[in-house]
Amino acid sequence: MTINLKSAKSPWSALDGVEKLTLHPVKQSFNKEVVIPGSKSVTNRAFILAAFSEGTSTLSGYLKSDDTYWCMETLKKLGATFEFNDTDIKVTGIEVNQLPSKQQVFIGSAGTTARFLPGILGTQDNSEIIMTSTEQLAVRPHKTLHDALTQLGVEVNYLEEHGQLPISIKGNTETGGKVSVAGNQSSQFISGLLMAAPLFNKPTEIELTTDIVQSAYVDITIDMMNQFGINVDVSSDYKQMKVEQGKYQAVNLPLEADLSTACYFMALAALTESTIKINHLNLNSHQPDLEVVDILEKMGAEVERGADYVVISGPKQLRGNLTIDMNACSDQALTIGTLATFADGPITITGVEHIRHHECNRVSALTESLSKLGIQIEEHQDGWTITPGKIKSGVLDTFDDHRIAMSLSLIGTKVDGITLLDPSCVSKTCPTYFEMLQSLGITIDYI
Ligand SMILES: O=C(O)C1=C[C@@H](OP(=O)(O)O)[C@@H](O)[C@H](O)C1
Ligand SMILES: C=C(OP(=O)(O)O)C(=O)O
Repeated sequence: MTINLKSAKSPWSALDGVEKLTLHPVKQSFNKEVVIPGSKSVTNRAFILAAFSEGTSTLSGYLKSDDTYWCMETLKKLGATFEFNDTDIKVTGIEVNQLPSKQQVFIGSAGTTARFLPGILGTQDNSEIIMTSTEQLAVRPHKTLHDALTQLGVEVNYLEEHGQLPISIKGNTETGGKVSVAGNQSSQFISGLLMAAPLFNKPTEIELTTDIVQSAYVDITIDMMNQFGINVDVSSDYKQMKVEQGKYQAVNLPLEADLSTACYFMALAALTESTIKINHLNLNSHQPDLEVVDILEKMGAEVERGADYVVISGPKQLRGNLTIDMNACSDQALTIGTLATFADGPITITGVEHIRHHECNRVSALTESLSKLGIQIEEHQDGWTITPGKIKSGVLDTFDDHRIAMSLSLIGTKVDGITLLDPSCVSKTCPTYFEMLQSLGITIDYI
C-alpha cells in the first residue's frame, strides 16, 4: 500500500471545493498594475537554507502556496522553528546533528523540496528521515540525484518503487568528495548537491557530465548560498564546482517576487491589447523566466523596463513566424505556446523535452488541450509547432498542473466559453491567481 497521497492541498490552498470555473473574455483593453507574490524557487531555497543555518533568519516577501507550505511543515518536523506574520517569517535553524532519530515527512508536489532536501538530510548523523510526497511527484525523475548522493556517501533507500518516492535518507559520518552527475534532466539535482555540499565531512567537487537545463536556477542557488555565508567555486563552463565545508549563517533577506507568475500577467497584457505594470520586479534577477519579456517584445508587445518594474502593452496583433528555443526558461513554454494560437503565423518552440517530466507530461498535455479547441498543433519530442486558427470553446482538463491552468486561462480572456477543471491546482505556486485576474477586471464564474 502506498504511503504517498493523491493531493497536495494545504491550508494555504485556495478554491477549496471549486470543481471548475469559466472565464469571460476581456471586453475592453485596460491599463492596470499588479503586485506579484513571492517566488516559489527563492522561498523554498530560503526556508531550507535558513533551517540549516546557525541562528534566526528573517525572510520577508515569502510565498504562501502549497509548495512552500509543505516545505515549511517538513522543516518544522525536522526541528526548525517558523514564526510568522503576513510579511515576515523568522526561521530558527536546527542544531547540527540534531535531526530527529526517525521522522516521516510529506513534501506535497514540490520538485524543489524533493531535490534540495535529501542531500542536506544526508549530511546529518544518526537520523533516518522518510520522505513521502504526492503520487504526481513520486514518479518524476529522482534517481540521478539519489545515485549522486550515494556516490557521496549518503544512504538513500527506495521504500516502494525503485527510483521513486517515498525514500528513506540516512545520515553518515563519512560524506563528501567527488561526484559526477548529469544536469540535462533537472537543474534541481545540481542545486540539491550544491546546498548539501558545505555540510558534508569532506570538501565536495561536482563534475557535470552534460549541460544543465534551466541553468539559471543553479545561479539562484549559488547566489543564495552566498547570502547565507557559503562560497561556491564554479568554472566558467559550469562543468566543475567546488564547495569547501562551512556552516550556513542566518540572514535577514527580502525575497524576490515570482517572475514565473509575473509572466502570465505580461502575457495577458500582450494578448488583450492592454497595459499591465508589474511592480517590485528585479530586472537583474537570475530567475530565467524574465526572458519572456524579450519574447513578448519579439511577438510585438511594447515593453518599458523601469528600475524595479516592467510595463507590457499588447499590440493589435501578436506576431508569429518565429522559432523559439525555450530550454533556458521552459516553465514558460506553455504560456508562449498558448499565446501562439493568437499570432499571425506559426510559432515553433524547441528545447523543452524535459518538461515531459514536470507536474505532468506538459508537451503532450498542451497538444491535447489545444487540439480540443480546434488548433493545429504538431508535437515534436522537444516542443511543438502551433499554427493559429479559429479557436472553439471547450471544457479543459488542467492535469493537476498549475502552469497548464494558468496558461489555458489566458485563452479564456479572449475566447468565449473556456472552462477549466480543478482550477485550485494553481495553489502549487499562486493560490491567488484567479483573484488577481478578477482584480484586473476579468469576470470568472466559479462552479
Ligand atoms: O530550482 C528551481 O527552483 C526550479 C528549477 C526548474 O526545474 P528543472 O530544472 O527540474 O526543470 C524549474 O522548472 C522549477 O519550476 C524551479
Ligand atoms: C516544474 C515546476 O515545479 P517543481 O518545482 O515542482 O519542479 C514548475 O513550477 O513549473
